[in-house]
Amino acid sequence: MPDRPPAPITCTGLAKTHDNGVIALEPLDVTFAPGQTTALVGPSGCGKSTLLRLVAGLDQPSAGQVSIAGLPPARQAAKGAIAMAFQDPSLLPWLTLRRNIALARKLARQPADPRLVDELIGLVGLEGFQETRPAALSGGMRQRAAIARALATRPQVLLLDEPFGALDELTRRQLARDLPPLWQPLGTTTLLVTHSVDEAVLLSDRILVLSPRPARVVADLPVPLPHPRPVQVTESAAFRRIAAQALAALAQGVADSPALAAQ
Ligand SMILES: Nc1ncnc2c1ncn2[C@@H]1O[C@H](COP(=O)(O)OP(=O)(O)OP(=O)(O)O)[C@@H](O)[C@H]1O
Repeated sequence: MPDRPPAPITCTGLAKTHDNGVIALEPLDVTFAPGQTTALVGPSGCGKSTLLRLVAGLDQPSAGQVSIAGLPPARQAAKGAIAMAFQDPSLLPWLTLRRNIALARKLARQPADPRLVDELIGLVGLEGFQETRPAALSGGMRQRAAIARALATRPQVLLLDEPFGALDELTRRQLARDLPPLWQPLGTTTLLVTHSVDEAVLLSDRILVLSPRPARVVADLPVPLPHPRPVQVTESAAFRRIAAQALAALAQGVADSPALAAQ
């Protein structure tokens, strides 16, 4: 599968106050290295999705900027360089799996590539379901289809917002094991929002732990575990140590939060 040059993401003084006055993000300076997967972990409502939407170019910052390989997100998005997958896979119910995935390329104004589409379907383990409509797929299969769709434009940037949130624990773990090998060879710079510390350690090369709203980085933890990571790795001492560090940082962020301390 051909790929595009890896793209670093740089956030400079990035801040967001929503129209209703809610400050979701304090000025944030962070760089996401090309080809790395970074997990964003933080309390509910702290601003993780807001950050993802700014990186996707779906929202405009109140201050500062996002640069993806030197260009603003909107320019990269227009080239199909950015793909997103959410908790709700939102496949079009009237289209077959194959056509749902092919549609991503059409929407990004990229030439049709049936071979790539079939290759992706195989990679996410959905071979034989090409002509099936979403209603006849299980939740885990739909989620895998959504990831295949996200990869169909061969994105340089992959943004995953709680992509496994609605799935049972076993399926989550299987996907956490099976999916990184799909995007790693593409050199995709991946940001993953998750509420699960174990999922963050299993999937990522780096974990940013965020404080309660407005989000600021309370810990920046490398995850130096080799890939692929079988599910048993969650029992290893190295894995548990990183998970414990992330949990402690989460708790510290909450304890230090002025808004919560005032309550
Ligand atoms: N479009 C919007 N208009 C106004 N306020 C918003 C908007 N989007 C988000 N917010 C507010 O900004 C804050 C951060 O929301 P955001 O969705 O980024 O948090 P999150 O960390 O992703 O939360 P969760 O983990 O629960 O999904 C919240 O207080 C939310 O209510």
